[in-house]
Amino acid sequence: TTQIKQQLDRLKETLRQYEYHYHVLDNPLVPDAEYDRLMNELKNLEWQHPDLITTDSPTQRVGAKPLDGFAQITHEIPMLSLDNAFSDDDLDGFLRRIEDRIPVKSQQLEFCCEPKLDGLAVSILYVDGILIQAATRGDGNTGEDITANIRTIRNVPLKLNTPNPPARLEVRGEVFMPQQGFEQLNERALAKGEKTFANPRNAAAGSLRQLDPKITSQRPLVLNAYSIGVYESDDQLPTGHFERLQWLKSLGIPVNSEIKLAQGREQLLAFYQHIQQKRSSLGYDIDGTVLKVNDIALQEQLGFISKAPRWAIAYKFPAQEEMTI
Ligand SMILES: NC(=O)n1nc(-c2ccco2)nc1N
Repeated sequence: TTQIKQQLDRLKETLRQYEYHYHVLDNPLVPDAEYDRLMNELKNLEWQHPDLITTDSPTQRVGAKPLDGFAQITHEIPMLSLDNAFSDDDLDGFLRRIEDRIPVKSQQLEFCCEPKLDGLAVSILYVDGILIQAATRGDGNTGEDITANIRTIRNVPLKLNTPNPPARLEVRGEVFMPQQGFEQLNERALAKGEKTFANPRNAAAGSLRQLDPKITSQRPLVLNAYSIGVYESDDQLPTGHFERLQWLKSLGIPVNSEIKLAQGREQLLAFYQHIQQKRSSLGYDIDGTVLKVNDIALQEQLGFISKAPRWAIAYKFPAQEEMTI
């Protein structure tokens, strides 16, 4: 059966490359029909040789049976919330607090600037490059085991795109539902007399809390990674947060394309205004920006204020009048 194993490995690797180019690089290698054809070829071959099916196969996204409940998972590193800024003065206070603690003028400081995605924070653990477990943020220390549901999200890789993966890598990010998918979901729910969701964030949360992964699998969820938790490897990580996110992307982890490096107060404000102007055309909900000191060593020197990091601030937009549906 080494012949069959080689054929299976080739099919799985090809499908993984197609998924990486489509979902992470936003640059499909083949038309959807070709992807579907190859996926069916793999499904048929695995059907003939069920003993050769591996958990990291692209066919293994949707779990068989619904769960009775969610197990609890304790985060090895707490998942903390962010301190908020609502004005330029608040931002200046954030910059001043940084300058009070490290001998660097904020004008010289590099920041990793990110849109603040309005979804659900999750943690995904890869062991030797294989997706092993996933959890919600929960209260920051313990969350719910949503591994089966996370596996159904099409842009979440089941296997990292590298020949030598880290022993352990915990990816942290936001799972959200794009606006178009949210509207279509509510239309279908209305047509079927089912309950509708008030907003995409609630829809994402409800979809991740489904006990039946087959239902989650039909929901248009998207992951965007924004930080690394546990990391164990012979190789060192890059020393900058932005560079770490680009490294995650090279491993097949989706990272938001609006993320930029900026230096000093003016460039931070320019990023905030740039994203605010783009907000209505992004196609997914955001509620501000997240501005992080880029240098990891400086982040560690700055540490956290009780729950929130001293090295990051969520600069939020003014509340939008909520659409009443
Ligand atoms: N929600 C969101 O988009 N976040 N949240 C963080 C975060 C939370 C704690 C550290 O970083 N970063 C981004 N882009």
